[in-house]
Amino acid sequence: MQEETEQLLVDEMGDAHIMTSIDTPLRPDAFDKPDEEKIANIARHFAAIMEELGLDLTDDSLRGTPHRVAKMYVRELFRGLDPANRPNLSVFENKYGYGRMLVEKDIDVSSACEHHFLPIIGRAHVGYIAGEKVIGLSKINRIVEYYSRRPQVQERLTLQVFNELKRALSTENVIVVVEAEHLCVSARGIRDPHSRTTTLEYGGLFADQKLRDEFLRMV
Ligand SMILES: Nc1nc2c(ncn2[C@@H]2O[C@H](COP(=O)(O)OP(=O)(O)OP(=O)(O)O)[C@@H](O)[C@H]2O)c(=O)[nH]1
Ligand SMILES: [Zn+2]
Repeated sequence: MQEETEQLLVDEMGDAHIMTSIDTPLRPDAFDKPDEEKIANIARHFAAIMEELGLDLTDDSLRGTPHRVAKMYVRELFRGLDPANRPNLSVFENKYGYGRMLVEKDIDVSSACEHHFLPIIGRAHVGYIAGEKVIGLSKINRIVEYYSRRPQVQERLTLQVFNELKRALSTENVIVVVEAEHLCVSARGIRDPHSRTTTLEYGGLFADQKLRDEFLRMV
């Protein structure tokens, strides 16, 4: 099962249910199949979508598209659904006793909105104040990338990154900001090309507004 924060509830019937408050909702059998089987199945379904749209799949440019899309979903855009792709987070003892804020900013966010399967493109900024542990810098980017590579809503992406960092660093002193453009807002529907969405989560010492302001000034 997922290792993200889960709440186990038991309903009146006595059945156990996973309340997926910040967990990406997944089927219990989500990883029972090998990737190759998923790719073959998705390609078949996507070919049906293309045919329904009236496209001629014997065309040599279109012929490979169902397989290309399926491969892209499983191995690239949505690889973060699979816990096997969760990054290994190396943490080190804070031997130097660095006790101020560390900020990793302008981390690339390339995700997809779970409502329209259209891109969410933006940046994440992360800050933390170390206790006994510090984390390899690139691991912060890897956490953002892992949780981005799923069908997402920005709020959940922000919380998942926040929780993972708190867990890895064994500290509450973490802050995460995500700012992004949603193509479902800019390129279709309301078609507002200028609006951006910002989400924020923080804990521990970042409850202090002065510290939060310092972080926000830095990013
Ligand atoms: N809260 C939140 N909403 C999102 C996110 N990404 C997309 N949405 C919104 O999800 C909503 C889905 O609304 P629906 O009314 O079901 O879909 P729709 O008919 O395509 O809506 P329009 O986009 O307004 O045309 C839209 O308002 C999207 O802007 C996100 O990360 N967070
Ligand atoms: Zn959308």
